[in-house]
Amino acid sequence: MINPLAAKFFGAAHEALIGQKWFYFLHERYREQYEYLFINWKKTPDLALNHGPKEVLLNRADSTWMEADLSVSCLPTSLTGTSPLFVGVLHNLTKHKTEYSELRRLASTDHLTGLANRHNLEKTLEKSWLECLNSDQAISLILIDVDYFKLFNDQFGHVNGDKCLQKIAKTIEHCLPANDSLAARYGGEEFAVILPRLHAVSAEIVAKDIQQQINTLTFSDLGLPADFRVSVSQGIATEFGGQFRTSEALICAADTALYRAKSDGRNRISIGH
Ligand SMILES: Nc1nc2c(ncn2[C@@H]2O[C@H](COP(=O)(O)OP(=O)(O)OP(=O)(O)O)[C@@H](O)[C@H]2O)c(=O)[nH]1
Repeated sequence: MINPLAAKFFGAAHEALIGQKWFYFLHERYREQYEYLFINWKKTPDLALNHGPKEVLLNRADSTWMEADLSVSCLPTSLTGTSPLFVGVLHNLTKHKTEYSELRRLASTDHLTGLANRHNLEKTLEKSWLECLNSDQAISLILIDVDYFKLFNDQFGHVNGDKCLQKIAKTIEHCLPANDSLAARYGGEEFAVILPRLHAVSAEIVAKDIQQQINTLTFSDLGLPADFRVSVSQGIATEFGGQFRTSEALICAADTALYRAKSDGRNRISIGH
């Protein structure tokens, strides 16, 4: 038996489903598990079968997939007599999954720039840190701070300031050298770039590219003078061979280097040791 709503889940007419084995509509990743569930139950039919709810993927008749929660249980023999009857309950998870992944995206993204937020940065750095250390590879971190940004806000307003940060964020993102590099907004007008597998020399090349791209950004689209330019100061720190004990220590070293780049005159790159 199948009710009309469940038939809709399978994407087929009620009549077309009667007589078919329901678990053939499961993604192969789950199918065996349910076949075994019944094989095992047949060996010990006196034990009540109560399974789930568990997440499954339904292969619908129109070849689309549906994510669902599935519970399977055996009706009491007092109701069914000698021929066993099972009830499978499906709960469509599509909407929840979409909302959940959107919430996950929002929780890890900086709203203004679309880059990773600080929480995401710290989580990713910890993961990349462990991966690089375990495979005897270097890992570099660049901290980037916009120069004289208070002045920018004072001169051109906070709204333009926001748009400037968006432009800078996009520029930094374009300079990322690999898929596992990450650009993040570290704080107000401060950004960070994680560069797994990169030594200081390569990280400096990335930083120089960022510097050059930002130095050539124009802001006439925001109504600012055609020759107006911005710059950033950058601090680089690299872990290779046990120099730093933790990823926090790497951040501190990049921050110290950034501070030096600022005090040396700004629009500079400084490498921490
Ligand atoms: N528009 C805008 N401004 C921000 C945002 N976050 C931080 N700021 C501004 O960034 C400015 C940072 O100023 P400071 O820390 O004094 O640094 P600075 O003026 O850039 O000077 P240096 O870093 O020393 O070159 C402050 O005016 C903050 O208000 C933001 O999201 N939007």
